[in-house]
Formats: sequence, structure tokens, C-alpha cells
Amino acid sequence: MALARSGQAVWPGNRWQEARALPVRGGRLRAASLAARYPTLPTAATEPGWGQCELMAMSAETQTLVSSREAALPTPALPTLSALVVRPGAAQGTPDWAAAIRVAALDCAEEKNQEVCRTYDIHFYPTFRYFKAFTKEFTTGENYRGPDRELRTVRWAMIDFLQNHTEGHRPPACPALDPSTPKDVLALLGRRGSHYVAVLFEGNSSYVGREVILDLIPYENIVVRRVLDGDKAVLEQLGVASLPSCYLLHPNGSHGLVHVAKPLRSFFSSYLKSLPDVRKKSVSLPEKSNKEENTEIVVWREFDRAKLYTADLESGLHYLLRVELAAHRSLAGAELKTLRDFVTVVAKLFPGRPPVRKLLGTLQEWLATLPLDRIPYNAVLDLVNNKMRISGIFLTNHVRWVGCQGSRPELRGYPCSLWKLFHTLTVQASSHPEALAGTGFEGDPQAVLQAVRRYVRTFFGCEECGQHFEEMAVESLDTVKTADQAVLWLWRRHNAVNSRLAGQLSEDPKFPKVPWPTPDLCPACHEEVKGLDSWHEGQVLAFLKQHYSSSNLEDMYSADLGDAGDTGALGQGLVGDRALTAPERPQGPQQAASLRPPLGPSPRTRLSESPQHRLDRRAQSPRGRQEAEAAPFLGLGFSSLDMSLCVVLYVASSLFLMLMYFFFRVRSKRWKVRLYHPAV
Ligand SMILES: Cc1cc2nc3c(=O)[nH]c(=O)nc-3n(C[C@H](O)[C@H](O)[C@H](O)COP(=O)(O)OP(=O)(O)OC[C@H]3O[C@@H](n4cnc5c(N)ncnc54)[C@H](O)[C@@H]3O)c2cc1C
Repeated sequence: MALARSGQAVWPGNRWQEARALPVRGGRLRAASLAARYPTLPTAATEPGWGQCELMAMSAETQTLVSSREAALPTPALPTLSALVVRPGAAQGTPDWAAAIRVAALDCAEEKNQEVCRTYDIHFYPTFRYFKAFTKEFTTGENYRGPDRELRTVRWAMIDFLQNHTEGHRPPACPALDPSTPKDVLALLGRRGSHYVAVLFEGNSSYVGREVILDLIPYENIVVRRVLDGDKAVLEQLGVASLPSCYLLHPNGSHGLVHVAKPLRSFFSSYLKSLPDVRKKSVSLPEKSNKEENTEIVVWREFDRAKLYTADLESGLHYLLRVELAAHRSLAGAELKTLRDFVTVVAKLFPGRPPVRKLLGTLQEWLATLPLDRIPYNAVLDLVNNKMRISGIFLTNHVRWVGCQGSRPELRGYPCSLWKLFHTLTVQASSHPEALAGTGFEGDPQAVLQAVRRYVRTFFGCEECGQHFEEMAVESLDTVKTADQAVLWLWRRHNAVNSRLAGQLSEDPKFPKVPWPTPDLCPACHEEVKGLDSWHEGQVLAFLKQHYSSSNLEDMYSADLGDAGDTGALGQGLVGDRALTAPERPQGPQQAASLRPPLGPSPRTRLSESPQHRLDRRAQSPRGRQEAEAAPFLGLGFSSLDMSLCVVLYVASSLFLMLMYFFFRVRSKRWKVRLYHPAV
């Protein structure tokens, strides 16, 4: 079955295409929701255990980064997702392999898919998971761990997966992929039949035969077999001089070698598909309507490239805290320390609006004082969602890209905002070193970069990006000796990434990856030395310090702080804070220290024991969240869940009191009896 993402790149064609999210089958995902979304989906396909294997590609916004390499591959891509292609004019129709194995992509970057991604334990993107046909129990699938993520390698892994599928439970539509013997082929020579038989002769390690077999699944009047090159005498007898070669037995008994321009899968497949009487079967494969797809209306927001937009930074933080971290059910050990250090750096240096800084400060203080060595992610989410209703805390709960908006939904966005956040942090650390006082990072010029490095390596959904960044850090991070050098180090590395990615598909044509800042943004940064363009690093540093400073922050388009619906938790203090919205000042330690720890009772009690927490956990599910948040009681911010809990506690305590009352009454009566009748 299939999964794909809104505006997300998925396979078919030899470029990535956009597709929409489909829910996963089985387990927690209900057939009903599938059927509702895709009315053309046959019922069988919406039930768990249907007769096809599945490949699920979990992706995120960052997947487009990988897509560029995939797209550059000359080989035809997997044909299995064309039913989900939403780009106008893109190829549609029944995918050739879909009867045996279907491919789907799920965008874990989409908030609506988070629950699924968490259920399937997806941490990095892209993740490939295989699901066997007829699987009835819920399973998180088999992880694909190939040598690389090249499209061809993944396709071959799919073939291995199909071939190794337990006999008996193999997808019925999947033809035999094991090789036939030369004897079987010789026996067919000269025989009349009702259909063509194509025989692919190939080497042991070749996948061409199996690919052609799968390509021809939906075609009738032809059967494709493969034979390995073991028997030289047979090859000679049939005139097979090179491998791979295709030998064709016609229905009328004639036979001979097929001549194609290149011995490639696509050439063999298209030759066989175009034979007279070879037609596509009229199979009713689960097709999906594309009509509803890609209805996303992208509203372009005009912006000034010389400005830094609060909306980008806040959207990035929202995504980081509520989407990226959500891939980790719980945090412990090195992961927890990485998060703690990263949040400390962000909380102390983030120059944005006060309610956001207060939220970060609260989170930082809570993480710092937490006596636990493992915390459930939901506890972090509770805090970010301000479940405790602390006044004046706010973080937008949706993304709104401005300086990071892409010309297509799958471009730019989160990775762009992350870069901007990182640059902002290095600049703030350089301009306001006092902000890190008391954190243990004071005086360390590499503090921000090391925190960023560990965050990227541990949590950034794009694993490959994390590896690249780590390589750069290993190579030269130890040369950073001052906070200014840290600013320049990140700038240089970012430009190195830009030049590596220039021209790839992940590049937004509207925002080409060129050395930055461009001459129009900073003329003084550029100079010519002996006719060659070079950087004036002193000017670059000054430019970066201005560009990523709080005074260059532009609040236009940022989420309305006055809109309580945004968090459902904006307290009264916020109104006061709103009046102070001047964008600036990194938060000093004393300011953060004045904040109350958010969780009242000890964190341990709250995290693991309290019934409220258990209710809150339930409230994490979208439905639960709606239930829990949609019904504030008496305007006091109590949800209906809170109220039910109160009623239960009230009844329980009344019963307890009544019991105690009767107990003491009976006892006092006995005492009285003893007192009045001492001889008894
Ligand atoms: C840490 C990290 C590592 C990454 N590694 C990879 C990778 O290995 N492979 C991959 O495909 N993608 C990688 N990405 C994503 C990629 O770098 C881009 O973020 C993504 O392609 C979106 O590009 P963009 O056009 O929005 O510009 P981005 O490169 O995201 O830049 C965002 C903004 O930062 C500013 N900017 C640009 N260059 C500089 C600079 N040198 N110094 C300061 N500011 C600058 C500009 O205003 C620009 O619009 C990585 C992202 C991050 C955060």
C-alpha cells in the first residue's frame, strides 16, 4: 500500500514527483480512513493483510535533498507510485510492479503524519520499510539497509525482498523470480502456444531478468523467464553471444534472439510490451484519484532578503520542538544531554519575541533542573504546548515561512530556518557573550557550534546532512578560537554546502545556491584580488553581525501573540509582554533564573506518576488533543478531562470519608459499651 506526502518528492519517472499523504494500512491505521480518502481503493486493499508487499519511504522536508541525486539517475525509476503523482501532466496509470509490491512515501514533516511516524519509530529520513504481503499483525516493517540509497539499489532490494518472501505467502500476482533451467527452455523450442515466452539470459549477479519479469506483470499474452549463463552449450546453440540477452519464443513456434539497441532493462521491457497481441491486462489495481491532490494554495509573501524574519525563526523552533523531536519517544543519556545543551544555547541567545524567549527559558530551566535521566518526549511537548498555562509563554503551532518560503512547498522551509537560527546563535554569542554566563558555556568560543553540531548529528532528520556537517566539524572546528571565528566558520561551511548543492534538484530556482552574501546584499564583502573575486572577511563578519542581529529581526508575518487560539495557552501576562515586543536583547541568566520551574511538583512525580500527566499523554493524540483542549471550563482553562478527573476524585474522597466516619462510629460505640460495662 502506499503513502506519500503533500508536495513531497516520491519516485515514479526518473525524477521525483509530488504526491500526497495516504494513511498506512493495518495496526493503528484504519481501513475506513483509507477508503474515505481514496474511494477508488478496493476494499481488499484497505484491509490488513492484503496480497501485496509494500515499501514505505518515510521522508521529511529534507528528503528533497536526497532526491536530487536520485533524480540524476538515468535509469527508469520504480513505476509503482504513478497513481499518486499529482504534478499536472505527470505520468499516470497502473504501476507495473504494483500488483506485487507497492511503493508509498509518507512525509514525516507533515504534522498530521507525526503520529504514524512515531508509531513506526522513524528517526531519520528517508527511511525505507518493507511490509510483507498478508501480514495481519501490526508490524513496523523491515528496515532497508542497503549500501546506499540510489534508486537502483533500492529497486534491487525490493526484488530481493520479493524473492525471499516466504513461499506460500508470496503475493499471488508476483511471478516466479527464480531462474529456469536451460533444459526447460530447450523443451519449449518449436512448440506452439497461446502466448509469447521471453527468456532473459543473464549473469548470476544481474537483476535485469527479474526487473523485466516485474515490468511485464500487467501484460497478457507473454510470460518472461530468466536463465543463468551456466550452460555454455545451450547459449551457443541459441546464438547468445553476450549477456544479458533476450530470446523470444513466438506463439506460432518460431523463435530467435531479440535485437535491442542497448542490453538494458528498459529496452527489453519496452520491446516486449510492444509485441503484437501483448496487451495490458484490465486489472483493478488500487488506483487513487488525483483530483483532490495538490490543492495546497501557496500564498506568496513578499519579503526583503536583507531582513531576518521572526516568522522563519519561530516556525523553525516550532518544527524542531514539535515535529523533529517528536520522532524520539523518549530522551535519555547522550541524546538528552544534547537536547539540554542545545536548548540552553538557544534559550540564552535567541533574540526573538519575549513570550518565545520565556518559553525557551522555561524549557531550559526545566531540562537543567530535571533529576531524571530519561524523559518521555511528551513531557517536552506538554511544556512547549504550555499545558501548565504559565502566563506569557508562546510558540506558534504552525509553520509560516517568509524568508524561507520556497517556490514549491517541498523546497526550502525548515532546513533554511535551521541555518538562520544557527547563524543567529553564533552572532548573538559573539555580540552578547555575557548571555551564556552561568551555563557552563561561558568563555567557550566553540560552545554554540558544538551544541549545533551535536544537535544536527543526533536529531536533524536529514541523516546525510548530519554526516556532512560532522565531517566539516571534524575537519576544522578545532581552529575556532574566538566567538567571531565561530561566526565566520559557520558562514564558510554554509557556503561550502551551498556550492556542493548548487544545481541539484533540492535547489529552489528562485533562490539559487550562490556564495552568500551576494554583492547586492553586501558590496563591501566582495573585492577583486588579481582579477579574481574574493571575500573581504572583515566586512563579511560585520555584515553577518548586522544581518543576524536582533535589530534586523522583522516581526512582519509572525504569528499573532494576541491570538490565544494559537497555543490555547496564552496567559494574561502575555498582553503585557506584547506591549514590550521590541525585538532585541538576548536573555540574561538572571532573567531566566527568575522564571518558576514550570511543573509545580517534582518533575518525577509529574512525569511518571500523576494522573494528570497520563491524561495529558492521551491528549497528545490529535483527537485527544482536540478533546482536551476544545472545551475550556468556566473560562478557567480546565478541560472536560480535568473536570471528569475532579468528579472522580471528589466521589472517591467522599466515599473514603464516609467509610472513615462509619469505622470510627462503630469503634466509639464499642468503647462506650466497654466503659459503661467494665466487668463485661
Ligand atoms: C546543518 C545543515 C546541513 C545541511 N547539509 C546538507 C547536505 O549535506 N546536503 C543537502 O542536500 N542539504 C543539506 N542541508 C540543507 C541545505 O543546506 C539547505 O538548507 C536547503 O537546501 C534549503 O536551501 P535554501 O535555498 O533555503 O538556502 P539555505 O542554504 O538553507 O540558506 C538559508 C538562508 O541562509 C542565508 N545564507 C545562505 N548562505 C549563507 C552563509 N554562507 N552564511 C550565512 N547565511 C547564509 C540566506 O539568507 C539563505 O536564504 C543542510 C542544512 C543544514 C541546516
